[in-house]
Amino acid sequence: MEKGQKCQLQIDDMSNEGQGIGRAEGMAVFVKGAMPGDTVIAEITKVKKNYAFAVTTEIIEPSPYRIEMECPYAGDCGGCTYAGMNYEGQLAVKERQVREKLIRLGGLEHPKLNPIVGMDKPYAYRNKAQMPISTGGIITRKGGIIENLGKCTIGFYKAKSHDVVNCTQCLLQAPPVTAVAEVLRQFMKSDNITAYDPKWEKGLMRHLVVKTAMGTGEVMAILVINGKGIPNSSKLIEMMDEAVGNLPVQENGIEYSLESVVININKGKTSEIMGKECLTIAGKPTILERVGDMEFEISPLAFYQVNPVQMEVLYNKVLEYAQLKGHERILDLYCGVGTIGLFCAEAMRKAGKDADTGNTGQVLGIESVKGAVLDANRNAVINGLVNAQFLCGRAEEELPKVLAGYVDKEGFEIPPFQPDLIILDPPRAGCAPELLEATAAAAPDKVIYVSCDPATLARDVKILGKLGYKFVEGTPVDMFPWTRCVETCVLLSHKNPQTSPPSL
Ligand SMILES: C[S@@+](CC[C@H](N)C(=O)[O-])C[C@H]1O[C@@H](n2cnc3c(N)ncnc32)[C@H](O)[C@@H]1O
Repeated sequence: MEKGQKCQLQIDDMSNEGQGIGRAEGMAVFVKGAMPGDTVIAEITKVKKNYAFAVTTEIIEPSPYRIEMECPYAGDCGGCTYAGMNYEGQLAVKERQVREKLIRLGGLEHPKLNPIVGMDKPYAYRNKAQMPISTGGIITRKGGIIENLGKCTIGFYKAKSHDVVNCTQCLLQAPPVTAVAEVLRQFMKSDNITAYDPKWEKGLMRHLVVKTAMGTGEVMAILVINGKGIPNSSKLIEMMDEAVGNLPVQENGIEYSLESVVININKGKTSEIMGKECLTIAGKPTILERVGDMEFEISPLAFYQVNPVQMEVLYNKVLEYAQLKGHERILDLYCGVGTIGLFCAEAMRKAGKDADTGNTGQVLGIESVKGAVLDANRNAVINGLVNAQFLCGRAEEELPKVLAGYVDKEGFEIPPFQPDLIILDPPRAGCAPELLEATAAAAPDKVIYVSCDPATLARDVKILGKLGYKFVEGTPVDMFPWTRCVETCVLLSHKNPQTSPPSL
């Protein structure tokens, strides 16, 4: 096989980057512009030792999954990897990817995987948008005055690029996002506010982050800046407040209202979207979200699941796997604002009440973001759950101390915590090996692993397998329609509950 060669390919899979995958001359070929179900003519663009890259030059037989997404930015904006594929196709691809990773990387022969749980209406589901701001660069005039080169664009990056597509609508986001972005464009123009230019490391506005609590309508606008403040910010606050307040009432009867405006300081060269410092310049420092009977406060830097509908599906799966009776001791690792742990605490409270045995269970969460831990402890109080506590620290460092018992900063002796269940919900990178070893050493009856990356999930399932935990079953949940990401909830159980675990 060589560069420039044309070949006919049957596409039967999709890569993480959204390229179709076919096979020719015993090699996998990653084909831009193709999707599973297509038969295409592809031109080879690069040949590696075991695989090749190609572009589609002709579609001979189109996939039954092919559609035109009704978005003016489809194909340009890098947000929707699956913009050209119908929802049925997206679900099929994601389910197959999870299964394939569990087999290939997890070393499982026939993993029991339930069908992926999709959404009835896979639109307007996102409660958080992170939009880069650009003016195409800045120029410095005589006297050091800096000016924008072009007009203000706020939107999402093009695929594999830092060019910003100016999105005035988005099919995935909640309505407050585009409303707030539009007034920010107007304000930056009328008040000559500069956007950050990474080339010169100058200019003010970097990102607009909007969080929407869909269960209450509360909205938080976070203005990420390369500076200390925004000139004339009271005008901007008024404009944003009016724009959000004028939005149509949600289908569930709830009205949107801007409850929090935060400046996030993120100076100089950095790949992080947000810095560590936040200043509330209007309203409250948190917004309140409602999920069923429960309420959660969310601060600017805290993680919260981006799809509230599927979040409930996911957490109900955790509860189904946990089968709580009311007396369990649960560790909720990577706990964010405490949502999973508090769902479990509430389920234990109900189970204990129904069985007349009372609620003797306990939840202990560990999370590295301080703001999220403060939210989590407040959320326990807000929901009247006295048996849940949350600690700040890196899970891999705190877990061994929690299991062994320790003396805290105030000099109190904290006894060892012997868990019946450990819940793991790490970021995409998965769990540190030492955390998995400590998890197995604690020998809980069950481990429930919630993951947003099937590859690291499979890797960690394999490690836990060697440490004495067998894969029972898993369920993929589509948290992120139109994108390549998929969430999975997996149940593992102790192979031999009475013995201590083997070491790696
Ligand atoms: C995928 S989120 C899950 C949050 C929560 N379980 C939920 O459902 O909303 C992962 C969380 O882990 C936190 N985190 C990242 N690395 C960590 C570490 N080494 N130790 C503890 N927490 C960490 C992040 O701040 C984030 O809140």
